[in-house]
Amino acid sequence: MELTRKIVDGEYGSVPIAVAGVSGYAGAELARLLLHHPRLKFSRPVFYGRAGEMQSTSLTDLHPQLATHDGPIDPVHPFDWDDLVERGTNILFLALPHEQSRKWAPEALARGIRVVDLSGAWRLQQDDLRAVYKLEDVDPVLARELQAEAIFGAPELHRNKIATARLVANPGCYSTSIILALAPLLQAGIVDIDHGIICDAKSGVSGAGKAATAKTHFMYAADNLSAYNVFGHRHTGELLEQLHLDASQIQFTPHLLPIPRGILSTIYLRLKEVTTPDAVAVLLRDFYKDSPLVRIHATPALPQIQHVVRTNFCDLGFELAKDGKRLVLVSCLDNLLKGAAGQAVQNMNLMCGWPEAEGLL
Ligand SMILES: NC(=O)C1=CN([C@@H]2O[C@H](COP(=O)(O)OP(=O)(O)OC[C@H]3O[C@@H](n4cnc5c(N)ncnc54)[C@H](OP(=O)(O)O)[C@@H]3O)[C@@H](O)[C@H]2O)C=CC1
Ligand SMILES: CC(=O)N[C@@H](CCC(=O)OP(=O)(O)O)C(=O)O
Repeated sequence: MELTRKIVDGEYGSVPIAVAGVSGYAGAELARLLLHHPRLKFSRPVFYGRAGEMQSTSLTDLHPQLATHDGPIDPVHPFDWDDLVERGTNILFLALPHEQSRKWAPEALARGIRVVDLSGAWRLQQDDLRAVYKLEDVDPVLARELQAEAIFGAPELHRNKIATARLVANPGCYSTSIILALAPLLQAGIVDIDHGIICDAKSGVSGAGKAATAKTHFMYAADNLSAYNVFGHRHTGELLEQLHLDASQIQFTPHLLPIPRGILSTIYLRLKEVTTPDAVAVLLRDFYKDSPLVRIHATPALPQIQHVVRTNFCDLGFELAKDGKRLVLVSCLDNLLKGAAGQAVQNMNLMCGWPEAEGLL
């Protein structure tokens, strides 16, 4: 009886959810999270692969790690708008290359389907910052309107706007780790911005997606640590827009770590006034008191990649120098989860009016 009530009331959801790009790394994590999501118990998400390139296949053929002992084997359908519409799709996750998301998000919205886009296609409002993606719009006027409407999908900063958004631009993995560390301090106005902020970030190889490149080739990535895109990484734009900084005030340098997944960002800054570790801790804790997926370490304990891999958390920690002014923040997350699929599901929860961490803890 109780169960029937919950189904009828929609507590267990009859929200038709679809994923495009399920054959990729982020798509695999999305599938895993959605299949285990308590609110989607009775309305399984629908998974799509690339039309024309694939024969109908199954999720467990693509990702054997998702197999269960006796569970059903979900089909993976060739992508088809008519099929999405017929199924009454409400929310579509796009786990695709940026160019493809830029094309498909308008198509989905035109069909009344809300979008959570995992790519960088819709994250940046400023044209000069977005130019790094070299995106070409089929309908530039419509794209401009949708761009203005798109909400940057950082739930800890924009949860109210995400709840009613039609187009959510899920943040980049590096940017998530850095924005979550810096936003509380910058919003409190205690950072001496004139001294500059340095963000030294390191990512596991899955951050680059499944396509093999020279950079991710085993012979290059293994037993190695290398910096790249020192002044030109596309996540810099997200830092500038979300943290309200200009390029002279923040330096972000990404590095490739020879591990499969995880990001660690070490952030160096100066405070305007002498302060205490307790005051910094109170500020961080207060900022994230209603954010179940951000964990604050008690200083001087610092987050480590091992603590967050395969979780949906972003862990934050810091140490303050004896002078009370030089602060080093450390931020850690799993690039495929809090940096991509986990955050995307967190956004879906908000868009559906469900608790933000449902299915993610
Ligand atoms: N990896 C990460 O840590 C993060 C990734 N992201 C973003 O999420 C998105 C997905 O990333 P990720 O899973 O790593 O990438 P992958 O390269 O692992 O997967 C890409 C997916 O897109 C599909 N695809 C590629 N080209 C097309 C096309 N022209 N039409 C339709 N489908 C296509 C691929 O299908 P097929 O198998 O047929 O090639 C595959 O399913 C990207 O935009 C990425 O920038 C965001 C944050 C972190
Ligand atoms: C290790 C690695 O290569 N990481 C990727 C960032 C991944 C990410 O966040 O994806 P978006 O492309 O969606 O921003 C890079 O530096 O390009």
